[in-house]
Amino acid sequence: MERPGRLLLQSELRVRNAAYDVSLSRSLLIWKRRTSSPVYHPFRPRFCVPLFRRRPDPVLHGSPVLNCWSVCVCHSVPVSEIISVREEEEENGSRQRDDGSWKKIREREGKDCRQAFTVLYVERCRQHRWRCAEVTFTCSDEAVCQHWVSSIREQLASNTSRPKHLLVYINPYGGKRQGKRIYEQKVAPLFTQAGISTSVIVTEYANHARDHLKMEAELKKFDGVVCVGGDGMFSEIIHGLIWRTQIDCGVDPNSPEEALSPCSLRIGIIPAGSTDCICFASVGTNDPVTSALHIIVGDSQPLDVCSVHHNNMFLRYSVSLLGYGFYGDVLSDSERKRWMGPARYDFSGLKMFLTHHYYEGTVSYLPAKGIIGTPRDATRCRSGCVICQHNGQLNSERSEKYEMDEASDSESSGEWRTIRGKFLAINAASMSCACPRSPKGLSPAAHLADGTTDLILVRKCSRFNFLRHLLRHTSKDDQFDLTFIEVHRVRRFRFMPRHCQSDSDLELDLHENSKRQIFSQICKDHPACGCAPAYSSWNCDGEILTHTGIDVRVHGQLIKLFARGIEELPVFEDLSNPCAI
Ligand SMILES: CCCCCCCCCCCCC/C=C/[C@@H](O)[C@H](COP(=O)(O)O)NC(C)=O
Ligand SMILES: Nc1ncnc2c1ncn2[C@@H]1O[C@H](COP(=O)(O)OP(=O)(O)O)[C@@H](O)[C@H]1O
Ligand SMILES: [Ca+2]
Repeated sequence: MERPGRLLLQSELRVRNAAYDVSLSRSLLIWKRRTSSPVYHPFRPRFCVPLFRRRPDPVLHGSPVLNCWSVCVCHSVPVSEIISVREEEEENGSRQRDDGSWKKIREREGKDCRQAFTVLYVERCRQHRWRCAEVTFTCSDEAVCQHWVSSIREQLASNTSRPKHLLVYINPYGGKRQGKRIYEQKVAPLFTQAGISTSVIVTEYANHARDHLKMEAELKKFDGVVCVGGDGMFSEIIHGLIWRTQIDCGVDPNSPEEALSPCSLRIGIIPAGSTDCICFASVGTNDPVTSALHIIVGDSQPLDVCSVHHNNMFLRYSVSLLGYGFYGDVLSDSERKRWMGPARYDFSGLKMFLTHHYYEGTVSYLPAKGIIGTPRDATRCRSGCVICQHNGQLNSERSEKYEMDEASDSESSGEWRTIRGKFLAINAASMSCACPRSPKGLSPAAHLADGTTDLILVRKCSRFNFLRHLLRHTSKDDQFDLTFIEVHRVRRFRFMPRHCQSDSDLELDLHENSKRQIFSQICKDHPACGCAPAYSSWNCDGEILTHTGIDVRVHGQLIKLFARGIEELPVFEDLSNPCAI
């Protein structure tokens, strides 16, 4: 919790006819009620929070500080969480919004001038949701009031991390096809309030946003890019942005060995897709207003990105899940059922669980050495994560070294490990992949920005055992604590399906390959034929990869989101206190 620091302003102002001591410092806006005697107020539970908190905060973020036996005595809002300040006019007792101009309000019965201004700020609600709350201050002195408004505006303007111009891409067809409505009704009004200007593009076809970013967008004009859509839409945005950044920096984006240049523009995600796992895992909720507020306050959360190559040919980037076997099959099957909306994943999930296909192949991986943390940790990646900071620093030192000594990561150094077998699923989770379907995610202890991915191998097992594993994604039990599961935190990995393993197989001509895929497809669609398919496909952040043999490398902190990671829950939520707002 920030301390108030040197005061910039201090006045007595009124809030709903009660007198408050109001103060502004560079870090905090505080309003403290002038009455001191505590009053028991049992009928206002929304103003009640427990007295004892984990952190000894004298004032709570945007919330009244009080205990269950008193009315509110003190509110505070970090200046960094003020959205905007608005001047008000008051006529005949009712307050009206002023469209920017300042007007005097004469109270009918007195000669006093009554001036008012409203501060809009972030308020935390249940389950990591943020809302825009407001408080209106009135005072009798016009000059004092104007001084307050201009001082708060000055503080906001001096915050250089806030975006002023944003490039917004809306996928009107993602999820329940509500992207445009969500943006127009819930997000655009907040951006206007915060004085953010936008350039909005509603996409007309798949890869419209990617290609616009790659070739056309005048990125210099913007402080960030906003993606309104699901994980697939986000994937388009990062492909455009990463590609463009490499070209601008003279880096070959196709090379699997090159260290990629980090993107300077941050990306905001307004969730409007089916799974929205990248938003959920980096903010803690899939809520458009919460995401918009994280963008407005200028949050920044670095994110690891995996590059995926096949025979030195670039295929795609991934930030959440790379899944072969179960998740690949679920995705391929569900694409044909897009008309079902997000429910297609449940339908295809059940179908693929019953189908119970396994796939043979070889996985090789380079364990992440020298880092803090393992995939079986009880600690979670949270806002300001020290593990991400430590490992991120380690990565940047390593990548400098790597530039000089390319052999350090090579197979010749003997660090690579190889596992051959039959797998129901091979998953690489670069972040937890938490989403409403699985609130703790595919790898609950994975980190957003530690430069590693968690490689989860689910070996062939009975349907019953696989169900145990799947169900543990939704319970407190450890989904890795099963004999047929192994999990490794890695920097790099490769996969080769069995049928591709000999050199001659690697050279399979396209005709042969497509014939195999057709047969695989027939077998998948008619499991009664008894012939298990040789290949699955890779689910790469919700897109199907065209190749099965892949080489994956993690690029630590390659991009940045307008997010801050999932915030620790305050004690009152941990205890499920009914008094919580
Ligand atoms: C029987 C109980 C089964 C519970 C299993 C729960 C596991 C759910 C884990 C979901 C993993 C999400 C990883 C994110 C993937 C998205 O990129 C992708 C695409 O999302 P989009 O449609 O673009 O929003 N969605 C899926 C389901 O593959
Ligand atoms: N205008 C459009 N028409 C059709 N498809 C689009 C359009 N814009 C984007 N897409 C594609 O739609 C796919 C799904 O988008 P996404 O927003 O991730 O929704 P969902 O979560 O439902 O899959 C993405 O692969 C994206 O490339
Ligand atoms: Ca990671």
